[in-house]
Amino acid sequence: MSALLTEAERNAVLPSLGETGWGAVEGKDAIRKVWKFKSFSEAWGFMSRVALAAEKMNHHPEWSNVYNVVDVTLTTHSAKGLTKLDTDLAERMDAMAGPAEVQRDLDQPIQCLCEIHHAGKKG
Ligand SMILES: C[C@H](O)[C@H](O)[C@H]1CNC2=NC(N)=NC(=O)C2=N1
Repeated sequence: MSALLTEAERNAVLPSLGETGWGAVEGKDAIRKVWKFKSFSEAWGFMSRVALAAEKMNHHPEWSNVYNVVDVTLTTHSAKGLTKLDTDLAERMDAMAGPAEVQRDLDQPIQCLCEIHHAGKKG
């Protein structure tokens, strides 16, 4: 079983993940990132690539998808917190996401392209 990251390991790896848009999750030892792709097809392509990698690692993201948005939380359930598996998967996801937009302010509402397109249209 993978062990929880030590303070030193966190200090070594989390700042660079933070720069790419991974953020802390309140009340949970986990990291979260929200990607906004140009289309559902790009979002699903990313999720497909990640799913194959996750299955090979036997380490799986908590995630949701709304049209072009993919919202990911990484934590290790067996360890009840962050382990090297999470930071390794985070780095692999960053490499697989390509140049997609990242929503850095996770306190702001997360709007998919369809919400933006349909805003203002009534009925
Ligand atoms: C049975 C299986 O090996 C385990 O449940 C794996 C699967 N994927 C997992 N993924 C994550 N994120 N945490 C786990 O503890 C975990 N455990």
